[in-house]
Amino acid sequence: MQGLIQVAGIIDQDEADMICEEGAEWLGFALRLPAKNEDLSEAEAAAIVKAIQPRHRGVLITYLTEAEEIKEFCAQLGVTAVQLHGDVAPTQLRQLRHIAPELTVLKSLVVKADNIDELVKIVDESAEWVDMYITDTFNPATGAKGATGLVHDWSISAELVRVAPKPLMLAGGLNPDNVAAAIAEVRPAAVDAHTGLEDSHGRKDRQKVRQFVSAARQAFAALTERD
Ligand SMILES: O=C(O)c1ccccc1N[C@@H]1O[C@H](COP(=O)(O)O)[C@@H](O)[C@H]1O
Repeated sequence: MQGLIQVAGIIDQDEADMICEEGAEWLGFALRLPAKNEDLSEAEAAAIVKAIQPRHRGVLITYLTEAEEIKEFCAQLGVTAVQLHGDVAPTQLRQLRHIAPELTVLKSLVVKADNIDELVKIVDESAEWVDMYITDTFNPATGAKGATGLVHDWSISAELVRVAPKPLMLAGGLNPDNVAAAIAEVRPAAVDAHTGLEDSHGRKDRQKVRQFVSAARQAFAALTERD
């Protein structure tokens, strides 16, 4: 999973095709969210996932917290990876691994100003049943935990990369202009962006996706050269 690029918040087939053409590997579909209008229907997401070619992968981004429901929804959509943004209990993560061992599970770590100890505890309690972590930014003004367009203190994500026994995807306010610096500082296995790749109409902009993928690829390559 080293050097992986995800683009989240897929809206329709054209956008999915464009993102694959520009070289991002994983496409994130945000569904069953508590307080956000969804970008597309579940049936539309399933149809796009079905058309994704094997080099790429559809990922469900959701706030669901119950293992059975997560498994069923992933099967309905046809995805083999899920990004869990809710407060999922370790018992549910264990149960999910038990009932859906084929599913790649990403657990979000929502970074606030002063919660590194809490995040390390979540890692300690969940690592056995998680394949990858994703750090994202909390917005104290709205309470939002994802797609905030805000960066967080990258030194916190860098510390989580050091302590977590599983790979980490960095997200939160990434865009073509800051992704290289973010990769150099945090040394994540993967990066993910949503709002930083949008145009003024809320659709992903091809040039921004292209520049983001290019900058991220170069920064990941530089990490390998330095090692
Ligand atoms: O993508 C969404 O719509 C979404 C909704 C709810 C929770 C998480 C969501 N996406 C994740 O948020 C990160 C960061 O977004 P941004 O780049 O700061 O806009 C995004 O990468 C998704 O993984």
